Amino acid sequence: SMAFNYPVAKRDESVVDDYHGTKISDCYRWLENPDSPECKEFVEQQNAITKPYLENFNAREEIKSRLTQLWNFPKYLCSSRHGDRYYFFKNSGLQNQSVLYVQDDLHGKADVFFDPNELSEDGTVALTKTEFSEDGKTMCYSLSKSGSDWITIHFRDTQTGRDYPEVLEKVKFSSMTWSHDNKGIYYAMYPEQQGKADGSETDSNEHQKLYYHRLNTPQSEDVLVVEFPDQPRFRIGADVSHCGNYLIILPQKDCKDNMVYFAEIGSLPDGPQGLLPLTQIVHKLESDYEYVTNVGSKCIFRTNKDAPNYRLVSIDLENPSMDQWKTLVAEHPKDVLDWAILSNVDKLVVCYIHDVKSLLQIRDLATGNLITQLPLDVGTVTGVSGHKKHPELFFQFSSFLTPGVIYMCDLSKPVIEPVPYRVVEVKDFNPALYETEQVFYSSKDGTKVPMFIVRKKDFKKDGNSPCLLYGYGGFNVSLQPAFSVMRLVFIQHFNGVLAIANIRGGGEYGESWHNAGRLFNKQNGLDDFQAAAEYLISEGYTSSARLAIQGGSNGGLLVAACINQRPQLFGAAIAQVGVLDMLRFHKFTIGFAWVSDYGSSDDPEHFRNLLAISPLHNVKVPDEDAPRNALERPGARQYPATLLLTADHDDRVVPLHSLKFTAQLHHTLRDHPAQTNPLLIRVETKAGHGGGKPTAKQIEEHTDILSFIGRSLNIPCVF
Ligand SMILES: O=C(NCC(=O)N1CCC[C@H]1C(=O)O)OCc1ccccc1
Repeated sequence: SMAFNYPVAKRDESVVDDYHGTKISDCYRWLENPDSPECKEFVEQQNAITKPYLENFNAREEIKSRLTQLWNFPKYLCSSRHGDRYYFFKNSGLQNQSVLYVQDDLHGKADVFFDPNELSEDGTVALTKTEFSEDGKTMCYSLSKSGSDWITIHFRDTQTGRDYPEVLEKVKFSSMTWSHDNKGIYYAMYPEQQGKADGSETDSNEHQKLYYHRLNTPQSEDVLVVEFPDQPRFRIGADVSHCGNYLIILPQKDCKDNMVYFAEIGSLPDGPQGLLPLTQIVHKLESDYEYVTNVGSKCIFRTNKDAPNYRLVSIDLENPSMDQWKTLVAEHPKDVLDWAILSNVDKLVVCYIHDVKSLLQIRDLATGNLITQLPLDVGTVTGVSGHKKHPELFFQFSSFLTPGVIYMCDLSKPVIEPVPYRVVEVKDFNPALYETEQVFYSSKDGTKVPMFIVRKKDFKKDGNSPCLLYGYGGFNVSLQPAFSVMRLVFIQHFNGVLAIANIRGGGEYGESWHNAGRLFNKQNGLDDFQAAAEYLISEGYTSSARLAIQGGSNGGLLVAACINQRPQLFGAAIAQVGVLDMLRFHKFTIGFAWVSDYGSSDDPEHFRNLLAISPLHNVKVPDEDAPRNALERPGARQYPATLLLTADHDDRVVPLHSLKFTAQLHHTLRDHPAQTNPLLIRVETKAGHGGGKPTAKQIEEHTDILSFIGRSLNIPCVF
């Protein structure tokens, strides 16, 4: 394989931090300023090495055309009813952004209502959220540019299709919830944001406040309604209740636990004129609470308070003390209550996760009693849409081999049966040739961990198959079955095996699974992922030389930490938009919100835990004399072929993580004679953390990732 002449990045030895008495040098600190000429040059030099490596793969063009062909099927989201019309998103196949259509009836003609593709040539302007007024006459919507978390809020008249004049700025991580007089919305703003705010800056997002905006007025007249001046890190979620009488306020400080306040807004004839008087009903940050619906003053929340698998609880806003709370749907001993929505006046639609697969139930709002469980294949409910006043319920079902099928039920019928409403065919793809299985493998401490494995039916466990092992393991996120074109190309044309490991830190088994993989338990998730690799190798699905591991964001941390800990266990590693500097992540944009999973180096105990795991701080030449593990790659020890990916407008996980880690890898391994595997980084422009990425950029990125795997593992691709 080609030798790599990695650019020599300056090491500024003068930068040394003192963490509770421990000195830690950070000689790539200069890479934390994306606007510096030297940082820009570093990025250019890296891309100049990576681009040719990815482009000079013999099967690249076939991979790209096959991805494009397989991608080109119509994608729908669930329809929803607003006013007397129905709206739905549809992507005809290769459009950069999905288009919003409107129709008078569900089987009639649909017209384009909003086409975000008109907003930019390259599709980098995304429509990220829409919220309709109660009367359906106005749609509030948000736009994001180049994948940034920053959005602008706009208002469109649904009769004329024309926008109101105002544009709301400085908005991020915000609800958009209408008052029921259709006169305006509650939303959250960062009023004290200094300097540029386009997603390429790294400044911390603090002092978010809740405002009320009146339609057809300038943002400068918006009314400050809720603030927590002594909590600059609070993000303030808000929901106007289904009856319109209450504003439910859900402040959270990080990514776990929130409190609950409410304000009476139904009695404000002209809407809020200033700060709202708040009644606090949850006083401690110790559990999650999500507003589901309310009947008069009885408010229903989905919570893990005294219920790690979550339950539905009813709180009387007029008598909110905890000893008066009523359980409406009790916690299930094993299954996780994933979400619940009100539909058709008195029905609750409740979705559970049962061994990582979705279960869908209709329950009675008054009693919580089960009415029926809807028939579902093995897979995931990836979308739902119901209306509090109307009987139509839509839900979308997906799995590894099924693209989103949308079903419709009429909840007013005595017998509720889902009928297919949108069934999409993927051309040139025969799901019958593939098979999905779920295994439960043992981790290092004996914990049983679920894993999905997808492969061709005629697959042989001879250890020769390439394998793509994907993981996340954090933030209560559950990796349920999903339809992925890129993964199907890997399985079909690399003769590959896809494995999804549901490691600890996720939400697959509720709060206890999340707790078992975060803070001082973070290493459990890494152990689970390494055990997944060992399972796949020892069972003959693959070998370490043909095993590629992949993860994004927190999953990028997972991948980078695993190649530091077990460099010889994997053939290739793909770490996308990873959190890689665990001592400094909390200083940038929304990073401080992740302390609920990671802890902060400001605390001495957490500092020690983070230093032990932090990818940036644990790069070392593999120890040739360490005891051999029979499952590892033969030959002299080296890091696997590694590809890091980031983007210039990623303001969720700022690019500096990947830039610094790349420099550290090169510094440590450039002179290691056995290091012949490439250590590369791909820095994308006009792109962010991933949300809203146009189809063209997604296909380009997946082409690069598959080409990287194919080339670095020397896989014979078959087309
Ligand atoms: O930071 C997160 N979420 C966690 C996140 O994005 N993480 C956590 C670690 C890195 C990255 C990831 O894994 O995608 O979201 C910010 C937010 C948005 C809206 C309301 C509240 C909070």
